Amino acid sequence: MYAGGSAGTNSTYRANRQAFEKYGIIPRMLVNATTRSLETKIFGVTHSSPVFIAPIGVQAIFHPEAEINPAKAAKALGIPFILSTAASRTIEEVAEANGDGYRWFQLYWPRTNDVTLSLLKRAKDNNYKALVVTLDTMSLGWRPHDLETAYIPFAHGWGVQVGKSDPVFMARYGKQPVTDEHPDFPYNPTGIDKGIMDGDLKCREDTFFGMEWLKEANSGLYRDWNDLKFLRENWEGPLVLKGIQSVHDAEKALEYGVDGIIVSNHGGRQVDGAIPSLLALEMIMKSPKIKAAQQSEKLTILFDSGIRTGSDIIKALALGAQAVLLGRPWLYGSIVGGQAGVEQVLRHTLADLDNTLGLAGFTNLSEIQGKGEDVIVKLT
Ligand SMILES: Cc1cc2nc3c(=O)[nH]c(=O)nc-3n(C[C@H](O)[C@H](O)[C@H](O)COP(=O)(O)O)c2cc1C
Repeated sequence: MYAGGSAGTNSTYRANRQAFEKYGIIPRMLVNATTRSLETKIFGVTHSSPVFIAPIGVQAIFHPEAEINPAKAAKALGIPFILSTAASRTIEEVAEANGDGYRWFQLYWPRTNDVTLSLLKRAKDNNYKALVVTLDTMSLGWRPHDLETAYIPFAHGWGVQVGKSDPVFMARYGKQPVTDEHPDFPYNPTGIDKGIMDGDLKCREDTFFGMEWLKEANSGLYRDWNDLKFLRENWEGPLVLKGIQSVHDAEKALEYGVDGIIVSNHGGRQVDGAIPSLLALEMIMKSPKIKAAQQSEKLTILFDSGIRTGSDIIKALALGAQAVLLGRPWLYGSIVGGQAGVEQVLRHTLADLDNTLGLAGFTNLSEIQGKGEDVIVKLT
């Protein structure tokens, strides 16, 4: 439920999928597509495909090996991996599992600058090459599935391991236990959870129930564009904003000097009724400023929310994305089959992409990326 559920009536989740069905690929015949390449260059690094592993937190609730599964699978298949701040393993453990694989770190921006700086340092020291700042999750979305079951994994002590293992955090709050066996832990089926179920807004906004250490370990504050300067000044590598859904914000991102954006609505888990992510991509790519910035390599554009098949990837690329993040599909692979399950989902996705690309008469991604109506058409 926690993985599959989205905000509200799942309307945005469904819209994400339906948006792909509103486009059709136009296949070309008598093209020799025997030799094909899925190679993709992002921030100067060439990858064997345009697929990244999306950051997904709290994986210990799904599989005992948690984030280790996708980290190892990513390394085995040469796929870039993005680690969430809401992970249930530490930055260091996951880096070790990912070895000399290629990885990024996704930041849920802590409340204080010293903890933030410490996370950035740990990410850099452990070879996470880019920083992805997720902007759409300053509190959790209104998710009826989780409200009905009164389920917030963080309130059980899961998904706060990156924060809790931080030396600056530890110096301030002391070592905190990994599970909900803490004597002060607020989890109580008839108390706090009832507050959540009753829609107690104070309780939801203050997700961590007044426990300062828990808030610091993993909790967002509303920020503004000027706050980004702090990250820009303190992170040398590429800075990428995740959760962009409007032309306005994409152009602002450019103005504030970020290197990339991920057009995403968090798989429909945050704003119920938000527009499908593919439509957001289409709107953003109509901006001449964004298009020019992409062409001059000033701004890199990635996409997620709803990617399930090879043809979905072709459509997102044709609309202007340079790479995509795969989310729930690999998580389901991990739940069912651990590392092997993640690998199988990734292999199938790439094989489907490669096969569909060839059958549609293309040999490499430069023939489709940003090519719009040469490749796809909107169905009426
Ligand atoms: C269970 C779950 C946990 C997630 N956790 C995070 C997270 O910690 N950080 C983040 O930036 N995005 C998180 N996401 C969003 C994904 O990165 C991605 O945007 C989303 O899964 C895309 O939608 P799709 O999986 O339906 O294609 C999470 C998504 C799911 C399903």
